[in-house]
Amino acid sequence: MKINFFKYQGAGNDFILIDHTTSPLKNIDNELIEQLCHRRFGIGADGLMFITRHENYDFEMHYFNADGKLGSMCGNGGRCIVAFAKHLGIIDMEANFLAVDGPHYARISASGDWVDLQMIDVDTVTRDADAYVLNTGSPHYVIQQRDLDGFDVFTAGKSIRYNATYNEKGINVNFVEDKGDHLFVRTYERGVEDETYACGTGVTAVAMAMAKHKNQTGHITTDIKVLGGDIKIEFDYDGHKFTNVFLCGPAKLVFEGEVD
Ligand SMILES: N[C@H](CCC[C@H](N)C(=O)O)C(=O)O
Repeated sequence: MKINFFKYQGAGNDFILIDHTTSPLKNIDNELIEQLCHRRFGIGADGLMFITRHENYDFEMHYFNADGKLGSMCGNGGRCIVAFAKHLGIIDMEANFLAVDGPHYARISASGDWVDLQMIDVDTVTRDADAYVLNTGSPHYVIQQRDLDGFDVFTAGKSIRYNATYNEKGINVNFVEDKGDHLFVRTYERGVEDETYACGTGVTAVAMAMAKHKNQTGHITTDIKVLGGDIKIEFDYDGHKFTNVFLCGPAKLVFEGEVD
């Protein structure tokens, strides 16, 4: 069985994309997805997505984590699938698509490799000691960390993700260092069970948590640096609810291929 795939990356968060209407992969095989995402035995990726057609939207996004299991919302994946939909000719410069957390609007830059993706509104942010916990389509834990460059994100992130509070459902763990004109963020991702180069729902959660932490309100733009590049987050915050949330960043086709 030959599977035609496209490899995309958004700030180093990398994905295998498959057009499910033309793919022979009709029944979802979670073990096969895990194998395709494996960096030594497969193509290698943080996740895999299927694009399918939808009656009421431009398309539907189906996201699986590298462990082969269905994931919650993936922000960088969402930006990459918009670029993929344009590549397939399904959309032009804008998209309205359906994902696991509901409908999303997105727009593509004139250059074609920068996507602004609207994310869900958020009105619930809780505390876990010094950390902020919120759901931006996926569940996130946000904690400030000094000297983040040399910090052991894998060990610290993993111990939080598997502690008594989060063990069962899992959580994505984001460490943030305020650098003044930008935030530096590193993330341990559930479902990948490793640090990734970027996490879109994660940096969205970080920007919100930091706005709340600093008591900022109004229209807020946050520049964020992650291991794989630069991302910008925009939203309105009235002190209770985050609305008009946009995750803006690169989404690039790396290569196209076929696997047996
Ligand atoms: N990398 C993704 C997050 C994937 C979510 C996944 N790790 C889960 O919690 O199911 C992003 O850019 O938002």
